Amino acid sequence: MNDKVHQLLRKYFIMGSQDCPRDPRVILAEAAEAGITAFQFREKGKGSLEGDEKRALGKELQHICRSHHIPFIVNDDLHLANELDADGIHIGQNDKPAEEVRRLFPDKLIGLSLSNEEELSTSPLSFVDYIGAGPVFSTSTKSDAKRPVGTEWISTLREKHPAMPIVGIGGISPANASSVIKAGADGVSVISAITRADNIASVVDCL
Ligand SMILES: Cc1ncc(COP(=O)(O)OP(=O)(O)O)c(N)n1
Ligand SMILES: Cc1ncsc1CCOP(=O)(O)O
Ligand SMILES: [Mg+2]
Repeated sequence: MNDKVHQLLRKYFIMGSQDCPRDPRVILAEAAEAGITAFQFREKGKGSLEGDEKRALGKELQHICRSHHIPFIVNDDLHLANELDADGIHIGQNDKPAEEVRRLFPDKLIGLSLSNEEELSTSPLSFVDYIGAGPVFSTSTKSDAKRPVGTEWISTLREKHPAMPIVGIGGISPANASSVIKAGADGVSVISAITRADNIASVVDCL
């Protein structure tokens, strides 16, 4: 399981309709064709869909993931993850506690965000499958993002948890992805680098 998780974090695309200047289904299909290794449905923030519309889009995006054999992970929304039978769930420090999420979903992939030492010291890592570490660089995609922590945070986590699957997040693009990997991450997660790309295939290729 662990080996597989390390690999699927390599090019982890995150997106909701609010991030997309074009049809989100077309953007995901292009990214999937180009070689992303995992997808997170993060329908959240200004302009995002809710209720039936959110569920319907999630279902369509899950279908695209399935046809490309890419894991479909839901951000925050445990109810939707259950309803769609998603492959995984990503939670942060202000979401349901990891222990409870693991009890509810013993077999799903669970990711947890970690931004600093304090969060690391209070988080029960034995209940999660991977860490989302960041924001590594500054980002304007998440309005309540914490301060950028740099690639040093990735190195610190890797040193303290040599076997843990870790993915960097926040302000990552083809220009800086290799520094995140070099610091010890198994992969990079990106939103705007892909949703705003003129050429998605070349961006995914260079991550
Ligand atoms: C892979 C990954 N890492 C971190 C996050 C951020 O999660 P969170 O801190 O809960 O913030 P929101 O995304 O819910 O706004 C993530 N989504 N994915
Ligand atoms: C969801 C999230 N969590 C920390 S930063 C971030 C946003 C990342 O978006 P981008 O890749 O556009 O900087
Ligand atoms: Mg969250």
